[in-house]
This record gives sequence, C-alpha cells and structure tokens, in this order.
Amino acid sequence: MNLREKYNIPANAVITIAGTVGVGKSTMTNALSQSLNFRTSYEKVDTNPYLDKFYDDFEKWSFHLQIYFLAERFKEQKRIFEYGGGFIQDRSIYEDTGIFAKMHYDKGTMSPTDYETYTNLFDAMVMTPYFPHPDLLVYLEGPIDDVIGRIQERGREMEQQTPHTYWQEMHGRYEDWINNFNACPVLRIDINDYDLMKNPDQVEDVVARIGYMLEQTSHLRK
Ligand SMILES: Nc1ncnc2c1ncn2[C@@H]1O[C@H](COP(=O)(O)OP(=O)(O)O)[C@@H](O)[C@H]1O
Ligand SMILES: Nc1ncnc2c1ncn2[C@H]1C[C@H](O)[C@@H](COP(=O)(O)O)O1
Repeated sequence: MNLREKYNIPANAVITIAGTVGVGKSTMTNALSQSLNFRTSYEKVDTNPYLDKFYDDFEKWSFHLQIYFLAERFKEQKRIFEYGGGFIQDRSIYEDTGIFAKMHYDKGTMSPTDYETYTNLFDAMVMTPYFPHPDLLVYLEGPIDDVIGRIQERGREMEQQTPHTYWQEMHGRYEDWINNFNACPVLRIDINDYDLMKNPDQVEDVVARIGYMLEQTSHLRK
C-alpha cells in the first residue's frame, strides 16, 4: 500500500504549499509529490522575465511582475482543474495579493493606481464562486534567521543581495496573514520539526498529518 492510500488521501486532492521565500516550499512540494504520486505545479523562477529587474528596481517593475505571476498561476490553476486534481502546488495564489502586492503598496513601491488595478483584476479572477480553492494549504513556518540562512545557501543572487530588512518585513506579514487566512483549511508545519534533506523518510509524518487534516475537513468538500 502506498502512502496516499495508507493515510486515506483522495487521489484528486489539491494541496498547496505556502510560506515565505526560502522556507522550503519547493523541497516539500517535491517530497510530497513523490510520496503521494501527485503532479506538481512549481513557480518558474529561472524563466520569469521580470524577477531580476524587479529586485533591481521594485518601483518600476512591481506591477509588471504581479500581472505576470497572476497570469502564470491562473494558467496553472486551469491545468490542475483539467487534470481533475491530484496536485501539489508550490505557493498559493493568495500570497501574491495578501503578501507581495500589499507589501509593495504599503511600502510605496507599487502606486495606489497600480495596486487598485491589480486587486480589481485579482478579485474578478480569483474571488468568485467558480474559482476552485485547494483542499488544504500546508503552511511552512520557521525563525527568520533560519529562513535567511536558507536564502543565502540557495544562492539566487538577486535574493542574496536584497537587504535582510525586506525578508524580515515579509516574515512578519506572513504571520499576520496566516492567522487571518480562511479560504481553505490550513495545516501549519514548523520547519524545525522535520529535515527532509537529512531524513527524507520524515515525509511520512507530514503525509499522516495531511491525511488527518483532510479527514477532519472532508465535510467542507461535499
Ligand atoms: N529541511 C531543510 N533543511 C535544510 N535546508 C533546507 C530544508 N528544506 C529546504 N532547504 C534548503 O533551503 C533552501 C530553500 O528551499 P526551497 O525549497 O527552495 O524554498 P522555497 O521554495 O520556499 O523558496 C534550499 O537551498 C533548500 O535546499
Ligand atoms: N507575487 C510575487 N511578487 C513578488 N515576488 C514574488 C511573488 N511571488 C514570488 N515572488 C518571488 C520571491 C522569490 O524571489 C521568487 C520565488 O519564490 P520562492 O518563495 O522562492 O518560491 O519569486
């Protein structure tokens, strides 16, 4: 019996992994998709035509980048729907508006007009009864120093050169955001409770918790 069957996880479940930059979403996405035999939906960083420019000049590029991410995530959402689920998604669409766009607007690096245009578009596309929400959002959290350590270790130059205050601000915002998030059920995971790099077998604990959480919230899907 595979782990998906062992922990009663429906074959059509859609599980999204959320959390701040560098916290370990892609690593978790990869581990879960392998153990559940699910498809993946990754954020494509290397082919993003705006990301480098954005880190170089937030003010100039934040609107372009948000529109790009929104289009990419919406296409992915469609793909997940067309396959009928069975996906692990690396980052949720909710973080684009709830964390990134809002933070840049609040900090003055996205203009009020651009922010309004973006949020209008986001709400029209996503906040409708037709938009399928994930069955579960797995939220990865951990101390800011660990997160910054991982960003440095991963080695994306644009992120390494970004001041630590940017990541600290984001980290604080994530805590507030998740405490108020209610679009779908949430499973919170402390990154120091697992080390999937050193002990890949620990993914079974995560799968067990996901199975339990999906069972507890199954009435929401019927
Ligand atoms: N459990 C872990 N322990 C130690 N390092 C980790 C762990 N999970 C991820 N990492 C490392 O942290 C960095 C960021 O991980 P990644 O999965 O790319 O994060 P995200 O997708 O959230 O930005 C990578 O260098 C990765 O190898
Ligand atoms: N919506 C976004 N706005 C700005 N920057 C974003 C957004 N979504 C992702 N990013 C950035 C943050 C990182 O530099 C890369 C990839 O994120 P990661 O958390 O490492 O998967 O894209």
